[in-house]
Amino acid sequence: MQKCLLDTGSLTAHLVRASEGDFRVQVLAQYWGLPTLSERKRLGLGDRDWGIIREVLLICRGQPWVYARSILPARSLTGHLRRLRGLDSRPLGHILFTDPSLRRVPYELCRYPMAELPEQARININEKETPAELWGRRSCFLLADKPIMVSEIFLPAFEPWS
Ligand SMILES: C=C(O[C@@H]1C=C(C(=O)O)C=C[C@H]1O)C(=O)O
Repeated sequence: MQKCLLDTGSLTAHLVRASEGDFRVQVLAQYWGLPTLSERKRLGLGDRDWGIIREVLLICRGQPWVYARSILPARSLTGHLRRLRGLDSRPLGHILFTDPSLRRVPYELCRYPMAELPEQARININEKETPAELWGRRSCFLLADKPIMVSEIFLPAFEPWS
């Protein structure tokens, strides 16, 4: 699991391979909002800096493997990053990892309480057979020095790759 958690490549690319192409992004919510204080501090945003908040499930072979919450600050959505505004069920990773200016800030890891996942991320999970906490990670991407943040929680169905 550590290898997967600390991998700096595209998680989408790994999941497409692991699921032999049976992969899709289910958008749970995507809206303009105020990131949490913790997110704003990490992104260097002020108390009134809104952005697009994107919450998705990454579905492999019909099972949710990852719940992801991404913060796309308004001030980062300029220039060619404007296309992030219209992102639907295309994976964010496809856009991020084709940008030559991409840099990634080191991860923060956490143990994330299952009970705090959105309801839609807990469907089909038998809470009696799964750990009370899951591995989570978040990092900031810098694209032309403009920050966005991606947080990912690895759900019980996730199969670590070797
Ligand atoms: C950053 C990536 O994009 C993935 C795709 C996401 C999306 O479409 O919202 C969110 C989290 C990521 O796991 C990646 O592929 O590594």
